[in-house]
Amino acid sequence: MRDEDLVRLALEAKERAYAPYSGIKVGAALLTREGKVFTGANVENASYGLTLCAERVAAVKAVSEGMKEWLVLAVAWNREDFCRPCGACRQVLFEFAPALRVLMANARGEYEEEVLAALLPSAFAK
Ligand SMILES: O=c1ccn([C@H]2C[C@H](O)[C@@H](CO)O2)c(=O)[nH]1
Ligand SMILES: [Zn+2]
Repeated sequence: MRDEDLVRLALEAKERAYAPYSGIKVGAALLTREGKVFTGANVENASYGLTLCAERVAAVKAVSEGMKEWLVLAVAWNREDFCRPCGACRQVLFEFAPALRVLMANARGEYEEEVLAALLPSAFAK
């Protein structure tokens, strides 16, 4: 799958966000070594702290389907600047894929790329 296609899937996934509180719709698309893509969207809650990030939704979908080797993650949102995973998502992603390529996109599908290990320097790791 081309990087641009993965970004497109993240942009589509953000439309399935449940974000009535912040209005920030985030989508993620995670490409596994098997060539399968798991998407995710943020799911908010009236108890704000229970909100689930799009990236972690995609990550736990993949793990729970038995796919823990990941190549590329695209993350996108409904804003003009590039969407960058929060610290909690970086840590959860790092558990399985420190070398993950992360494509961080804006609402227009433009993106910048960084390797996860560079986004989480000196990570806590087992
Ligand atoms: O890495 C992140 C950070 C935030 N959000 C979502 C959660 C919340 O619904 C909204 C505002 O924080 O953005 C994500 O989906 N991923
Ligand atoms: Zn997050």
